[in-house]
Amino acid sequence: MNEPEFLAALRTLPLHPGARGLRDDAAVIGGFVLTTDTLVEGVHFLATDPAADVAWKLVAANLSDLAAKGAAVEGVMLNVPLSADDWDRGFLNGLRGVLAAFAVSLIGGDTVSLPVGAARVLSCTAIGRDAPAPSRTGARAGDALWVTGTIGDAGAGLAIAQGRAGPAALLAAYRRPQPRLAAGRVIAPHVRAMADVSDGLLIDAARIAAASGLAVAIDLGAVPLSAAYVRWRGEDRDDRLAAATAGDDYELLFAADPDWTPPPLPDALPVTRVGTLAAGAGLTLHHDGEPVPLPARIGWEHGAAV
Ligand SMILES: Nc1ncnc2c1ncn2[C@@H]1O[C@H](COP(=O)(O)OP(=O)(O)O)[C@@H](O)[C@H]1O
Ligand SMILES: Cc1ncc(C[n+]2csc(CCOP(=O)(O)OP(=O)(O)O)c2C)c(N)n1
Ligand SMILES: [Mg+2]
Ligand SMILES: [Mg+2]
Ligand SMILES: [Mg+2]
Repeated sequence: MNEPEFLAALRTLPLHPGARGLRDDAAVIGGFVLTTDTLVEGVHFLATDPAADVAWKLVAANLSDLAAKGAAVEGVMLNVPLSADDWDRGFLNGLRGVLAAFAVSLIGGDTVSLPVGAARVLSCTAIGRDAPAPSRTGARAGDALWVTGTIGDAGAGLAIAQGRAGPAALLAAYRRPQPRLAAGRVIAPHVRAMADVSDGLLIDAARIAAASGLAVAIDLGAVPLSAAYVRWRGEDRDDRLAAATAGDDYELLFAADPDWTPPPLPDALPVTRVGTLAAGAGLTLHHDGEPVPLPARIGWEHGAAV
């Protein structure tokens, strides 16, 4: 079974009114914003990634969904297996770092053991509050689609973590993503729809469009690439498609009125217009004024192991 099939089946179960139809980054219940994400060794991180970086990524990936709703962070809950003393200690160090970096406190969690040789699976539940909580459903035809930061760095970082040569900055984008909490607080009150980019710019844009009952057109030439990415890989069409489908970016993707221009963001975070929403359905791509066929894979979707 693949992830969309499973989610479609889940939607036939009794859903809480705050669950937003299981079509959003988070649920909103009683003024709280609730989200959970899991990291699986071999799927979301490498066995060779430092334990401290896994802790960072676990919390950061969850904070990113709160950022996408413009939430202030109330705290996090963690579900963690103990495996080896060194790893557990490294994990604790990384946890201390990420909690300090984003001024987050721990609410609780659970600790279990891991069978010898089993892959690690770690979960986090992040709780936010005081959120405008734009959903993925609110975009209107004619809205502009914007994205923060740069896209594709983490995908490059994964290749570097797997053994390719490349700069530390790209590796850090993969291992230590920066959830856009401060930018999310600034942007959320002004937008009609917002999500974070975890599975890839193209697939996450297609999801905002589908949730809003619209089509989306993306200009590959506008996809913001970092100087490090361009030096490492290039900025041709293939390089842009790779960046826009890699995922793990943890940037904010949002639809806003075409007449709106973004305010300056905290830390001078760049924000770039990458596309337009329109009546209809589906994703289309263009580059240098030409239509570009959709690649076979537009982003990450989980499925049963083969
Ligand atoms: N196993 C599950 N049980 C219940 N809800 C789920 C499950 N998996 C995903 N969801 C829900 O589906 C929606 C989309 O999830 P997901 O694509 O993982 O969001 P995100 O990419 O923002 O983390 C969310 O509302 C999430 O809570
Ligand atoms: C070892 C490894 N291989 C591949 C990837 C790429 N990858 C795995 S899952 C994923 C998407 C994000 O994970 P998901 O569980 O879908 O998070 P969510 O969208 O629910 O926040 C990506 C880009 C990775 N991070 N690590
Ligand atoms: Mg999300
Ligand atoms: Mg998720
Ligand atoms: Mg997520």
